[in-house]
Amino acid sequence: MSELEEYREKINEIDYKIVHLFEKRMNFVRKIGDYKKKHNLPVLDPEREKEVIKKNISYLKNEEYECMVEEFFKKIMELSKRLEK
Ligand SMILES: C=C(O[C@@H]1C=C(C(=O)O)C=C[C@H]1O)C(=O)O
Repeated sequence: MSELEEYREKINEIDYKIVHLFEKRMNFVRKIGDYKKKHNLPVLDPEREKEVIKKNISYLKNEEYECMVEEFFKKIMELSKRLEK
């Protein structure tokens, strides 16, 4: 296996985990959406979104990725809100 193939194999393994975790997250988002509908709560919770971004940035070892993690979670939360509607 070439070096390139080896790295891509690693990425494939990581992507597999990401998709599994993404699916798990979305299943809980769906439950939150149902709860909010039942209790007449708005889909958007800006304070919670700030907390999600802050918390996840704090898990980083390399601060170079801060902006990317912020963008990544903003996109995930955008998809979550679409699912909740
Ligand atoms: C899932 C929720 O709904 C929305 C989506 C969020 C998310 O994907 O983490 C966070 C806040 C809300 O704007 C929630 O309120 O927890």
